[in-house]
Amino acid sequence: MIEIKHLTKTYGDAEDAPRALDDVSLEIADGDIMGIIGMSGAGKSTLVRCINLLERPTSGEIIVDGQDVTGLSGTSLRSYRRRVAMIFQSFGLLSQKTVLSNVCFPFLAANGKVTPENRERALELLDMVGLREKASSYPSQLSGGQQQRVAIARALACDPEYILCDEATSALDPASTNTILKLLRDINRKTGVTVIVITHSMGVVEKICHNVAVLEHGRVVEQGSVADVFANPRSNAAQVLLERVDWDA
Ligand SMILES: Nc1ncnc2c1ncn2[C@@H]1O[C@H](COP(=O)(O)OP(=O)(O)OP(=O)(O)O)[C@@H](O)[C@H]1O
Repeated sequence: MIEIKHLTKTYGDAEDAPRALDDVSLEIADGDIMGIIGMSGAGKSTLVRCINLLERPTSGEIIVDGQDVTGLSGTSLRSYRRRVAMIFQSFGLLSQKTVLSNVCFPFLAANGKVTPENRERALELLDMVGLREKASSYPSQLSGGQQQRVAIARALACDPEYILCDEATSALDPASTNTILKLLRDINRKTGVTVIVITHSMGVVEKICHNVAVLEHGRVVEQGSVADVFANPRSNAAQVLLERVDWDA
């Protein structure tokens, strides 16, 4: 379980620097698919970068399975990062490496080598995302949706407990978006991995998330089950994102 307590992040040291995150508190239960939604600049990417410690919070705590991870460094930081895989909008594949080498990359990064068992596991993961036959292809030979499926296979290589998806489907057409969302939902059901979906699309939240938190100007303005928030959006941000505002008013 991830408990985020009173998290604040300001960029820079100026006393009047705006807060990208302002007293954010959230709980993400094991096995959940949690959506974090907000408009541009709301603080979604900052939150994700704080969760995987690419950014250090200015104050507050991120407690993972009872342990405050905000001060981790060295080997404990590296092993924490292996528990938390990332999927990005831009896929982040290595263009000079084959699909199989990309999926094997986390093994190489962790152990300095890729064993035959690692290669077998990578092929199983490519099977899971329906791309085993593309193992010898290069990323440029794949569609965007296929590249994102490879990125998902790579993310799973370390058997993560959490997958953070930062606008993972924003660059994809509707059909590829659905394929990726279904894949993430199936992986969540099969493996129990917790999925955190950062998006500005209520459609994405509606399709796969169980719970959702709405961010606005760095603050959580609403959170709850997707069914409740969709049925009765209370915050202005949720109403705008759900297009329930009257533009002529
Ligand atoms: N490295 C940085 N240095 C200074 N300010 C930053 C930095 N990164 C983000 N910010 C600011 O923090 C605020 C939140 O940005 P963030 O990227 O987290 O929002 P977001 O919700 O992910 O937006 P988008 O959907 O457009 O990606 C914004 O005001 C942004 O300008």
